Amino acid sequence: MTNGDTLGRLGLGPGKKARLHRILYKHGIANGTALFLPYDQGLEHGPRDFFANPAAGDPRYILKLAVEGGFNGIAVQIGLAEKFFWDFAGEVPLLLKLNGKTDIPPDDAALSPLHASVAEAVRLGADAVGYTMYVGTRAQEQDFAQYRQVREDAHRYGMPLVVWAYPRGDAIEAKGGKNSFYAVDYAARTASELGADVVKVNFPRPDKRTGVKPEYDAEFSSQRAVDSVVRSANRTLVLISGGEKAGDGAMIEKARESMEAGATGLIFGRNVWQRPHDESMRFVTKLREVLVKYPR
Ligand SMILES: O=C(CO)COP(=O)(O)O
Repeated sequence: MTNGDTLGRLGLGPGKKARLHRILYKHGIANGTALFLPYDQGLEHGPRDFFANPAAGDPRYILKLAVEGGFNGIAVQIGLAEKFFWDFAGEVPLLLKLNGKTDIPPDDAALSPLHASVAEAVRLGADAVGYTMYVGTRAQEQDFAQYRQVREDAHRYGMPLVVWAYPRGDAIEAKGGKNSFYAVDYAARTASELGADVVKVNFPRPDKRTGVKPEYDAEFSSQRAVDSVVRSANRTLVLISGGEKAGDGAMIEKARESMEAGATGLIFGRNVWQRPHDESMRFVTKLREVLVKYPR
């Protein structure tokens, strides 16, 4: 499978195109879709996320899982990338998260500070960098300024930029909440407007309170919601995240609706590794069976 026109129409420089090509067409199912394994929850939520499967607290266990499961990439922070990626370099693409924070302080002025640079990502052999942007908080202006430097560096180094676009804060809560259609749709559009190559969003709830086109109001399904989000992102590729552990049936349906709507892929963490190893692998096989039906 080649990249056909898919990457050609995204307006990428050669470095970004080569790296995205490696992620999308040389790993995983290699059909232009992507299944990423995120592993920054130890910072973002703390060790409680490993209680369900203590083995998952060990970065080597997760990296092995990423290789065995044929993931298109693993997303980690600098500390784990420095100490653990070496043994797996070349076997699974590295998506280096450049910023991150704990969930201890309240969300309203959330800002995720930088801990790593695009230059470090190059040194580590990363194929992409990740930036968490909080859309709608009181610190948004500072966030955008910090992001701008990352975007410029990513452009200079030819490094694909994946934005975790997270609506947060009291103003978002007043308009339906962080997973409402309004919030997710606006966050996807924001990442696209600000030059992200890929945007990662939560699966939108078909919330009718704000931002929904009047003609959709009668029956606004989750399928329609995710479809609109993909269109709001236009030439920025969309990844849908997993969220808290849920039933396999619901997760597979979420995956199917996302891919049917035109998402490029999935970034599922807790639903993959908060369970014993064999169950994880079975679940990953089911996700791959969805992705294989949607070549990009
Ligand atoms: O991208 C993610 C975290 O960085 C998504 O992780 P979860 O699937 O565990 O919600």
